[in-house]
Amino acid sequence: MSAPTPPRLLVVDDEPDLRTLYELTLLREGYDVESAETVEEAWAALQSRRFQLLITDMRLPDGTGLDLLRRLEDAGRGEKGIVITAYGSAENAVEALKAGAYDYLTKPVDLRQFRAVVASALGRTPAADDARGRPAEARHPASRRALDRMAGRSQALQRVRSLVARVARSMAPVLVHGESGTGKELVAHAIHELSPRHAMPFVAVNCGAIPETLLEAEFFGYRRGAFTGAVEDREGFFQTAQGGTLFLDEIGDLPLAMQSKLLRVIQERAVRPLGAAAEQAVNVRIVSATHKDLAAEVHAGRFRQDLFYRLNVIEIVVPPLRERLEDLSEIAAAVLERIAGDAGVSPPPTLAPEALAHLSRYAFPGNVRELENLLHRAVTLAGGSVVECRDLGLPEVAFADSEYLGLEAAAVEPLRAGPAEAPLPSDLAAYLDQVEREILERALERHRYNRTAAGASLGLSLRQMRYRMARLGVGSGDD
Ligand SMILES: Nc1ncnc2c1ncn2[C@@H]1O[C@H](COP(=O)(O)OP(=O)(O)OP(=O)(O)O)[C@@H](O)[C@H]1O
Repeated sequence: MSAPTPPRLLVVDDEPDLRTLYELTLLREGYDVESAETVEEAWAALQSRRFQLLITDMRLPDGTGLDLLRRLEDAGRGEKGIVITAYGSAENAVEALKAGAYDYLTKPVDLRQFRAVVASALGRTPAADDARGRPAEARHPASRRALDRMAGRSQALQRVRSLVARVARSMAPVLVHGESGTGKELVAHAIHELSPRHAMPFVAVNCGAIPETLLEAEFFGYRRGAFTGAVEDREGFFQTAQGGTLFLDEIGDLPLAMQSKLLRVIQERAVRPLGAAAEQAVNVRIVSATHKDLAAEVHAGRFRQDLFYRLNVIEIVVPPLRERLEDLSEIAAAVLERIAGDAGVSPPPTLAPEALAHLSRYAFPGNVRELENLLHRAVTLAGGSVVECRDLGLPEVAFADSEYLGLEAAAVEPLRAGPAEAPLPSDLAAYLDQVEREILERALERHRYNRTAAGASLGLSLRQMRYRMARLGVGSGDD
């Protein structure tokens, strides 16, 4: 059997010493390497041959590394790009990612990191690993479960889908913005599944659900004896997500002190577990999400501007369900199919036309998650193959009386109106907190104050439930 052809790489740098260093490092990894000194020389090489990867310095005598990336993009070429930027130039790094670079490296280039980033771009694990040289794709066929799960054909959702596909292949950090329950985690998962990292772990973390004192240990891990109770070494989220994607949900809830530490890890690409003497290199793509207006949080001094800048290289906005009601029937059908599938029932129940019409008049403060819970309950109540209006259990008050959301009529009314004429709440955070408080209270009541069951009905773990109850001052029923 003949040996597989090694990946062909093009290195572009006008400094001979650096070029040689990169070339030697890559040759030792078993790659086929060519080099060029200028944009034009590199372009001539790219026109005569295909490469798997372009590694280019940002500043070149006749242009920039970004010029090369743009030319590749315009020509519809598949080569990935890694850009090497000057130390401390965060703008350049962000520019490179926006221009479609897979990743960037900062000078002076750390060769271990260099090898890891190149390996990751080529879908390989770094050379020290057992699985040397095996492309990730060969180990796990590409899976698109999250993308397939994303039902709906509204323009807004089409835009989300196409952005997901576009950003998936790079390392660029993505910030997903949207109200609670709109599908932010689904978007993050879809990015991971379509990325070259799909065979590696996807680790989702709810930043708001972790007590402040445990954040560092949870994120970076610890060594045995680092603190009382640390009886053995433990990996943090970063180590668990090694090679894959770390999804930081509710990033806006991270305290300022932790924001600084996170920023450092992103810049250095290394973490130091509590009690450890040395740092460990990490290769993790970060996708974060928030329902808050992070720019306003920055303005108010609650979120670090530099971290915001680093996380928000690409923003994906997932609109609330009430602003894309044309998705309602498709999402409801997909959810009903899922419920039936889980229960082993076939064919799946359908929604009576009046029930759908009824639902489309509802504001869905809890978005798709609320729709899911509502349908779960409705299917149980319906007992048959068609879900009728009465099974939905939406009290009339949900449409007629602001009491339902526990808000002033003026604040709720806009949500029932069409999106075009809807005035916006004057304090979004307070508004959402109030909605969440109401939902938690109703769920707790329904489940006789059993927090585990109430949490599960809302898709929350007990820990998340406890945290949210404490944050919003929701009683546990004893008081
Ligand atoms: N377009 C969609 N089609 C089908 N199901 C969806 C869609 N969008 C979201 N869902 C489902 O709705 C539920 C909530 O989605 P998800 O957890 O991704 O929301 P979220 O915005 O991350 O919520 P939170 O802010 O509360 O963490 C999930 O079960 C998800 O699968």
